[in-house]
Amino acid sequence: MAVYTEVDDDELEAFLATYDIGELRSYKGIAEGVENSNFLLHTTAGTYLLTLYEKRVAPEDLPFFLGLMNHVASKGIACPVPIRDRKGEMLGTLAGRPAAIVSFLEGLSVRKPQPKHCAELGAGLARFHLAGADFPLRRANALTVSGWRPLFEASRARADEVSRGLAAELADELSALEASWPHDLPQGVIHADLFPDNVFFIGEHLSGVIDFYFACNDTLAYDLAICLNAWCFEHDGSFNITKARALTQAYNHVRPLDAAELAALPLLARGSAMRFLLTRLYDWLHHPPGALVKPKNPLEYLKRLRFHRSLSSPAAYGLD
Ligand SMILES: Nc1ncnc2c1ncn2[C@@H]1O[C@H](COP(=O)(O)OP(=O)(O)OP(=O)(O)O)[C@@H](O)[C@H]1O
Ligand SMILES: N[C@@H](CCO)C(=O)O
Repeated sequence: MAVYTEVDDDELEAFLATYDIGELRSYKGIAEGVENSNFLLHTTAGTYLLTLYEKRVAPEDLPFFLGLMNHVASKGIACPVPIRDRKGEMLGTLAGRPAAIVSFLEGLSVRKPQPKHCAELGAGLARFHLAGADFPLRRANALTVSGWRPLFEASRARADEVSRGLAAELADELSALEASWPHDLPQGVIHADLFPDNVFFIGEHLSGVIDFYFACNDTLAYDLAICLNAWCFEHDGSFNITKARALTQAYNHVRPLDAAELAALPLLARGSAMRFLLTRLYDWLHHPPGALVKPKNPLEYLKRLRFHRSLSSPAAYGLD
């Protein structure tokens, strides 16, 4: 569940009085999500989403995240639009936390994405990349190749508790990735966490993208590699080339990948698998007993990593 900070009615009423979004009719905490406290607000003017940013979000990054949503929404990307208060500010304070209100998006995330969903995602991701091209703020990716070693070292001594031989395999893999990671591919603003729970559909059509709180400047094709990992593997760990083809071809149609991006895709996908394996491994080994949020299985990403390592060409993703 994700309501870490309780808000009392009076505080909320006073906070809402600084906005021009009508009178509060009702509100409730939202169970999904693990990072922040989210509330659904019904007012006389409509439905909104209130987020209180918790400890893992650095307050200094919030202007980047909120500014980015505002920027890409103004270019037609379906995403939450930050609501400004009467002073024109997108960010306020509630219950001692940084807080923002954004527009509510209709639609549902899909538990078992189909090729059609992957095609919608690919086109949507490419449009997001194009829309972010002239966003003026910058935020470095703390979870790119340079951030992986410290994360690994924080789990290394206990990694074999999760799977025998894991520490050694990750050490070798990390050295290989550090030695060959591409640094000169086209850059831009990436979402960096575009998993199925962060994409809404109405029927088969993409209706919105949420959760921009890992967005940063990085290699554009790395975002596509993240989606390959998050959308194109089955629950039994097998790779689904039909979904990958739908995703990569739809992306390529809107924003053609250059030859260097294409060639680097297996490496970027390995790196992306490493990133989620390491954050999951850390959370798996360090979550407090009885924590409300169940950590995700890191080993799902070990299988993916091994798959990408076995490839020599992007043709395996449906791109020739
Ligand atoms: N603008 C929105 N419109 C409709 N629903 C939203 C919106 N933003 C968030 N939600 C709902 O709230 C839930 C939690 O949001 P989100 O995923 O951003 O949580 P989080 O705790 O910040 O992040 P994480 O996914 O990393 O745990 C989502 O699963 C979705 O159901
Ligand atoms: N999407 C991530 C969690 C948030 O970064 C994962 O599945 O590991």
